[in-house]
Amino acid sequence: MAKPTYPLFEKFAPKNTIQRCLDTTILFLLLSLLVYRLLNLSSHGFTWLLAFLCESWFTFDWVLLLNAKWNPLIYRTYPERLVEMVPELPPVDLFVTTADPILEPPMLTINTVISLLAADYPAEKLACYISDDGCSPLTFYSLNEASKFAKLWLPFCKKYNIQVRAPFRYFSGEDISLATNSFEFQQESANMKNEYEQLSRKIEAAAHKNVPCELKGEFAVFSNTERNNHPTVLKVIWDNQENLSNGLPYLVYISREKRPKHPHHFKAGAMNVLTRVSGVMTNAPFMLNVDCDMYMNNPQIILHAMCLMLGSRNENDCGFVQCPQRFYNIRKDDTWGSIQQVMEEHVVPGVGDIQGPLFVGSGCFHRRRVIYDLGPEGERNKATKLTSINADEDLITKFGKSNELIKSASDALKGRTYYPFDLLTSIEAAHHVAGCNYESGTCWGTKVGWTYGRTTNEDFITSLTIHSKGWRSTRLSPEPPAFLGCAPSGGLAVIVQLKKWYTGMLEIFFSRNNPIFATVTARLQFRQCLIYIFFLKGGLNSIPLLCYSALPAYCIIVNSSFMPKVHEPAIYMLVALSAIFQLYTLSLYLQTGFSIRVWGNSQRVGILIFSGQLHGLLRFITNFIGLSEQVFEVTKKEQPASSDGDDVDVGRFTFNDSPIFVPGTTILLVQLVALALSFLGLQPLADDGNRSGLPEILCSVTVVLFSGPFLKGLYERGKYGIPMSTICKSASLAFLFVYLSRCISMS
Ligand SMILES: O=c1ccn([C@@H]2O[C@H](COP(=O)(O)OP(=O)(O)O[C@H]3O[C@H](CO)[C@@H](O)[C@H](O)[C@H]3O)[C@@H](O)[C@H]2O)c(=O)[nH]1
Ligand SMILES: [Mn+2]
Repeated sequence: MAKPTYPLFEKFAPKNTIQRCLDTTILFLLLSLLVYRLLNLSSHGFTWLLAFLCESWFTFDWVLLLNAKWNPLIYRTYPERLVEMVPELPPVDLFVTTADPILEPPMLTINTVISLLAADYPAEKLACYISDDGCSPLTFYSLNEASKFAKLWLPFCKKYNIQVRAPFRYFSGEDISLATNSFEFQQESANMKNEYEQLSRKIEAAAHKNVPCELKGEFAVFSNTERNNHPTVLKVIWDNQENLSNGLPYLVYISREKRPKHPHHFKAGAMNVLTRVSGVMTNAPFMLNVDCDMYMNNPQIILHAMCLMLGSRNENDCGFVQCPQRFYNIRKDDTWGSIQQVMEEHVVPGVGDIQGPLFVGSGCFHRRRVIYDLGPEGERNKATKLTSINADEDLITKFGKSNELIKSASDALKGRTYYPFDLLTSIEAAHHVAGCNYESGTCWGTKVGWTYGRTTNEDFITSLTIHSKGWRSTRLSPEPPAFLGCAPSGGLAVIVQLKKWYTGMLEIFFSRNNPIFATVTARLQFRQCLIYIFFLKGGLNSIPLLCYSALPAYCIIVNSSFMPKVHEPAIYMLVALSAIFQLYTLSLYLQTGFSIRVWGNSQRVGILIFSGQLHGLLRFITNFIGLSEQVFEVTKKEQPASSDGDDVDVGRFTFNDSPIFVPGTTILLVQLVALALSFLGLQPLADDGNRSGLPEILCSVTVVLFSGPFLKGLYERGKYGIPMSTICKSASLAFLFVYLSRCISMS
């Protein structure tokens, strides 16, 4: 490969003096508060001590956050130079995972697949593999139909340089390209729209039937499969045999073998099968993986990523390239998607100067060699050694007993980029490596491939495994955004997603994959370790949050205090702290391009995040003592609409009788009871120095405001209201709290 003479990318360290000043001011105020509490500990009761402990945790959290965002680093890539300087672009294998045709509508999956196929990259260098853990004939049928549509769509996109290549977004009027308004274009565009509508109708119709189509011919294999009990189904939908660079890339459907009682390791297992199957079929040195709802929004993104991969003077600096997860369904009221985006834009660039962003499961370019357990630099000779005498045995224990895979893996480790394959033998080999017994006795899931944890969050563990070997990673965030996904909307979906993340992260935190071990025994840098801890401990945040939100209510109920009095100067410290913090988050929202209203709404998510953390923690505990079954709860995705629908539901919080809503409702009821008691003057007598006052009431009101969605849920009816059964459970808990509080204060 020709060595570029001028850089394919450049790094910038944006100035962030103001941000640093604000960050340190907040830290200073937090520390002063702690000192103040310590000095006055003896003259106050246990509420003061509890407040001190909670605030210490929040301060610790703030320090971890500061560490993560202190030195932001931004990369600018130059794809035009790449095309000029690297005549022979490297092949890239594209992976899409889907698991459930109901929760993940096939229309969404095929839009993602079509957008990948239409990337601005030589088609003969791309191969797209779809893993279907649902083993659904509907998904296969949809992909087949989609490939027919793609044959019309790709030339159209390239001819008019269409920028938005996921058809559902293009036809909803999201395209901002400069396509001419010529008659010819108008006509072709209308034609395309017609074709796309036919495609949607076909798939809709198929989805409404019990079986989408007659299970004959290509579909015969599906005739006696069950979701969790079936042999491997592997279909080459399109094989680009003519090797046309403007044709349709290679397209493969794969549903790996599944047997009951045979652990399949959820998404991580699917990714490993994709890695092996692509290994014996195309063996590209780079792999891109996206979730089925993350369509490619920037058609040049592969070129951008290759700028970083090929342009780094030292390969170690770029083990993988992670693009931020952005969402297309952030509407003006969206809260969860916007929070994620603000966090991403203001925290993640800061890790660039340490070991780089974490792998977050989707929108990530990996080097195959890294996934195949290669350590950076010095260890490269290990790869050359692998070809010597004992190598074969080494490789068999590592990669399993497939000659084809071993050959392709040793090629990949040596950095050979071209892998001539013969379709028939490779299909046979692919079946072999997709079998559910293939991995036993190998290093898949431990040293090689996506790392297996207890349940989910394969992304975090894999990320940790790679950083622990000493690799660095790079964040790639060009305009327009690289990939756009579907943020769960409505309260339930958000809590369920967060619960899944926090459970998984705690499982990593309390396992041998812990980042602290990796810092001591491997090559994870100390500051990078702190970044992992910041995320992994998330579920534990729920304990201080729970205590801190119970404190004002408790104090009002028993007429005691946990805040300084209104006339004490210390109160200014608290006022300043909350004011600066709120203004600061507001400024972050405005900088990210959101309105004040979105910021205001984002406050409502606090209670959801808290619920997610708490349930994550509970789930972790029940998993740990073996009370609950390990599952991967697939996030429900919205059916893509080709026009921005008039769906009034979106973004509104809906409730059901799931126990998931009990903690939030209880916290709210406890505050309401406390406020009512104080309003009615029903507090017990207390000595003057320590009775509750305005600060406690304000804190309690704040908790009520942060629980906005639940407060609304108390009044609303139907699916927007909290069901009676949940209210009853929460009310019982709330009264228990009041009763116990009084008992404690009496004794
Ligand atoms: O058994 C399974 C379960 C899930 N998936 C796929 O995994 C992806 C992610 O699932 P989703 O429910 O959308 O998870 P999210 O919470 O939205 O995703 C984030 O968080 C997960 C970890 O909890 C990571 O696995 C994901 O990559 C990351 O995007 C989807 O494409 C699924 O089809 C499978 O292939 N097999
Ligand atoms: Mn997802």
